[in-house]
Amino acid sequence: MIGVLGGTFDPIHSGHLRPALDCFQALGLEEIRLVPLNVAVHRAPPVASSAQRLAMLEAAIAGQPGFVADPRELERPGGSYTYDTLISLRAELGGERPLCLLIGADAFAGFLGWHRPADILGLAHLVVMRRPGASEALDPALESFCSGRLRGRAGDLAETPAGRILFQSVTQIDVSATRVRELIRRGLSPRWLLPDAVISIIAAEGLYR
Ligand SMILES: Nc1ncnc2c1ncn2[C@@H]1O[C@H](COP(=O)(O)OP(=O)(O)OP(=O)(O)O)[C@@H](O)[C@H]1O
Ligand SMILES: O=C(O)c1ccc[n+]([C@@H]2O[C@H](COP(=O)([O-])O)[C@@H](O)[C@H]2O)c1
Repeated sequence: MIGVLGGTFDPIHSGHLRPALDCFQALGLEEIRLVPLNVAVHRAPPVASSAQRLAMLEAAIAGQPGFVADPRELERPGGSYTYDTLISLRAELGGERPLCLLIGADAFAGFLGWHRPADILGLAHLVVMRRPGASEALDPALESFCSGRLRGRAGDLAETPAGRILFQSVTQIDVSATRVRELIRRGLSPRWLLPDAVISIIAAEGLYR
């Protein structure tokens, strides 16, 4: 099984990395593709450039077996829709290998507002990572979308290429990229909320001041 974690990664931080590693290990993934978005379709544009966010991502995962920075959204013009990314991954990987789209609980709460959510489930499983501050209650529409698709064990995802939803417990790390940017803007250290190698790039590029 291959994992896919999309994000703005402005910057990548421990709240992305440790939960991704938890999923990697708990689900027995062969690899995790970390996919920085190019043009956000749902939020303000990132502060750091695509090249800077990719460089920070590559520095963060350097030396971690199975973690792969995947620049396909950065190479695709227009809005970075996850549906298009999964179509492109399927063209590369074929239709049979199970794909697991990792998504934080806060992002999952808005999932039915995404472009072609049901078709996304036709291309991948969804692995919802609990996140501090994100409610675990689902609204009725999301609850009904989940019914019939929910599974309790990682092994259930390996049986089929796509279409199932798993809530995965991960290390709860109360950090967001917004908080990291805010600390730096105020002249405070973000140390230990994200890798030192990423902090070095932020300092060298004068980001987020
Ligand atoms: N601390 C965290 N724990 C679990 N999941 C997280 C955490 N931080 C981010 N994620 C998830 O990682 C993905 C990418 O997140 P993103 O790059 O937007 O980071 P962010 O910290 O939420 O950014 P921002 O504060 O700029 O909105 C999303 O699915 C998000 O829910
Ligand atoms: O495809 C969509 O319609 C869509 C809508 C909202 C978010 N996403 C993706 O969800 C991922 C997490 O988004 P974010 O804002 O938490 O960085 C990122 O890869 C986005 O491109 C995708």
